[in-house]
Amino acid sequence: MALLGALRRLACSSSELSAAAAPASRAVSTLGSFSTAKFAKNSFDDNSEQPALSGVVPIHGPLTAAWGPTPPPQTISTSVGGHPVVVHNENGSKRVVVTKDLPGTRWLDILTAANCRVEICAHEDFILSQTTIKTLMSEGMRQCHGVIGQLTEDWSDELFAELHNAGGSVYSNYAVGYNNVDVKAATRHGIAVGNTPGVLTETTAELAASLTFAAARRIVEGDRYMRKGQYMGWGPTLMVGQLLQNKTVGIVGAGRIGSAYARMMAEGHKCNILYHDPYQNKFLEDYIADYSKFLESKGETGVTCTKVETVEELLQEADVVSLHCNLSEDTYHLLNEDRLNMMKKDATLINCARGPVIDEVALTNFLQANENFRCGLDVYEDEPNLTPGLDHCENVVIVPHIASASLWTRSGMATLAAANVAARLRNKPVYNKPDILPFVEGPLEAMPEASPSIVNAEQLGLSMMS
Ligand SMILES: O=C(O)C(=O)CO
Repeated sequence: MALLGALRRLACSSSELSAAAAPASRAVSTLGSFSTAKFAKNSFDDNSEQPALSGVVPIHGPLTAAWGPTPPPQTISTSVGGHPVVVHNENGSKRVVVTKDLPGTRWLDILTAANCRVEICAHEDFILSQTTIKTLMSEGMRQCHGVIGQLTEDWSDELFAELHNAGGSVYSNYAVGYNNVDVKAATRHGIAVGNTPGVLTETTAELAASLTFAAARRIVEGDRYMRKGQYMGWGPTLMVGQLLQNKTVGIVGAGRIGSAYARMMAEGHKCNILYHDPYQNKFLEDYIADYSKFLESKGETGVTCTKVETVEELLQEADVVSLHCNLSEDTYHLLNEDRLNMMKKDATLINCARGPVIDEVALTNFLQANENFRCGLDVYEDEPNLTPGLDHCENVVIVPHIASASLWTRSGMATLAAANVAARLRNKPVYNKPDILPFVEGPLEAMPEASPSIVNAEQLGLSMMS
């Protein structure tokens, strides 16, 4: 998407901004003060204010048929304004538009049990335009009570006005991040905005760890080399990379995903952890301190977990830097030319957060100038486009925004998005616990009668589950 669009969405995702459209210069000018500036209040994947690694306490609702029995599936194919649509539960009384088909079936059961008619767009276009989404919602004066949309869509004032006019009251992003959503505009139109925290944690941290090793140990480069038939036999200097055992790993944003990644690197590879976050993560610090005692009890060297006050300090000391922060006004181009130059020239940089946290042009230049610097990217500044030259750098591993792409996680995200919409349409409260497993596991009847995560619940005065 165009940079301006990305900036506008970025501005809209920031609670610090008063105007919806922040000029680029303004976003850039805040960078100098990043080390003292606040991150968006919540960690990247965590819209609750709970400690990132607080104990998991399963909370199960009463075993009632509160969501109603699941009727037999009825599916028809039709079209709305020329766009192909698959309809489930044709006679449902609330119309819910889903802009892309989602994995699993539990999410459909949830919406069907809440008496929703579910219309799934089967369009071949990967990213739907504003016009298509508007058509899907309200073509032919149709009513639309709720929508499940994608992070690739620009959920602006225009779309929320349309949803409101069509009688809608809820939108759920099929994502934990919601920098594509103008939450202030949604709130103005009385629309609740849901997201899907809690099911992406390990899956995303695993991909970050995979990218770390793939980049540092030159796995993808080696694969390309083999396929091109260049391998002439073992050699002492062939594809030499970095050993990560006992190295220092710097984490920017120690929310759920950042902490899970930190634990993988500390427990699995005995790395020392530095983290930069506006909040102290006592749970992570204590966890790693206990693990360190365990290592020492076995005669091994312990590991440390230290919070650093400035991102510059982290960049200078870390052998691996992994980004897990929100995209906000304060983190836009957090890694710019100056800060990249502070990093060790043989360090590894990983981004599974949001593309615009890195200045991609500066990164491409830096990769070209420093062949021992390695990088693993899941996200890009202007998806699906890449900065020219990036794909020619041998020292970067690039994957197509798949950090959350495990079947369990993607089905769980669908479940949470559907539960957000279904509960809101039934006027149920908002869930207020960090453990969302009761939504994604166990019988449907035992699911809490609540929306798992509504980011503007407070602004809309929605009641919380007691
Ligand atoms: O949920 C999100 O925010 C994603 O980026 C999906 O991978």
